[in-house]
Amino acid sequence: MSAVHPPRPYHGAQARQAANPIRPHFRSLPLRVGTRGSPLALWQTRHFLSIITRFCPVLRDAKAFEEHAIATSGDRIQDRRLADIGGKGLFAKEIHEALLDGRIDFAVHSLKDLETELPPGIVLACTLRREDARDALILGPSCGAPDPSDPFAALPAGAVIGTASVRRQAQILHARPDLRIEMIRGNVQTRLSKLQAEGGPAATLLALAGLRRLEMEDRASVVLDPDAMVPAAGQGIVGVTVRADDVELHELLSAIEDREAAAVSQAERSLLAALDGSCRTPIGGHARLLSDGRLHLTGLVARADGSFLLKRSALGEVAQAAALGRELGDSLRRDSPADLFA
Ligand SMILES: NCc1[nH]cc(CCC(=O)O)c1CC(=O)O
Repeated sequence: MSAVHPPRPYHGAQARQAANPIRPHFRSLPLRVGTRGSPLALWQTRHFLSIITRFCPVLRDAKAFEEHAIATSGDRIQDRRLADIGGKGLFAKEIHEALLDGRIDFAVHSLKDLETELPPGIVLACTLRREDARDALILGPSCGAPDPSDPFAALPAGAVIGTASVRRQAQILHARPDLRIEMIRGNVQTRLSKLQAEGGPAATLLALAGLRRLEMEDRASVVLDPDAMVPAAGQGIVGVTVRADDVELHELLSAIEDREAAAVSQAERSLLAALDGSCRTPIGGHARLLSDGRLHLTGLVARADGSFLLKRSALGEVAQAAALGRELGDSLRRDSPADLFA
C-alpha cells in the first residue's frame, strides 16, 4: 500500500494568520465550491477544504461548504485527444462559466489542466503545496521487471504505450523510437484497467501525484526522473480560482497560498505561456526551489513523434519567477522548428 502522508503545515498561512485575521462574520454560508466529478478532483477538493478549515475556524461547520461537481467537455469527450478538441481549457470551461454566473463561489482545479490565460473576470487565487511532480511508468503483464536505472528497458521491442499526452508520447518515443503509441483517455482508474485488458496497451504513464492521492502509488512500476521525463507545467499542484471582483474570498484564499508552489508554478506557467499555451505541441516545464533559495527551471519542446527534442535549464531568483519562465520559453521557441508553434 502507498504510504500515508501526514499533513504538513502551510507556512504561508501560519505566517499571515496573525497579520490578517479572517472576520468572524464571513459572508453568507455555505460557500459553493466547484470541481470536476472525477475521484481525483473530488479528493483534491476535500483536501483543499480540510486546509481552509484548519486555517479559518469559522468555516469548520459541516455546512460551511457545498460541493458542486460539474461535468466538463473534457470529461464528456473521451475518444479524442485534448489537442484535437480545443485543448486543456476544456477541463475548466464549464467550471469557469459556473463561477462567472455566480452558481459557485470558487473552484478547485489540477493546475496542470488550467489554461495559462484565464477568462476575463477569473483569477487564480492560490496554489497548494505541490505533491510529487514526476510521472510514473506503469508496466502491464507483458513487460519485463522494472529497472529504476533504465526505466524503459522493461518495455518489449515495438510495445504499445497507452497515453493521450503528446508530452509523454514525444519523450518516450525520443528515447525508444521502436515503441508505438495508442491513445487512451478516461480517469486514472479507467486507464489502469486498460493495461490488464486483452489487447490493451503494454504500459502507460501517469502522474505520480494522482496515483498517490488515490492511494494507488503501488501501481507505479518506476518513477521517472524529471530529466528523463520532464513533467507538465503545474503537475502535482492544486489551484483555486475565484471571481476577480470577489475581493473578500480572494483575500481568504490567498492567505493559504503555499509560497513555494506559487513560485514554481509561476515559472512553469510563464514558460508554457511563452511557448504556446495549447496542448498540441509537446511541452514540459518543471521548476524546483534550490537550497540556496534560487529557482531551477527545466523546459522542453519536442515533436510528437519524438524526432525533435530540445531541453534547457535556467536558474533565477524567486522574485523573478515569471521572467525566468518567459526567457527560457522564448529561448526554446527561438531554437525549435517554427511549425511546432503554427
Ligand atoms: N490530465 C489529467 C490529470 N490532471 C491532473 C492529473 C494528476 C494530478 C496532478 O498532476 O496534479 C491528471 C492525471 C495524469 O496526468 O496522470
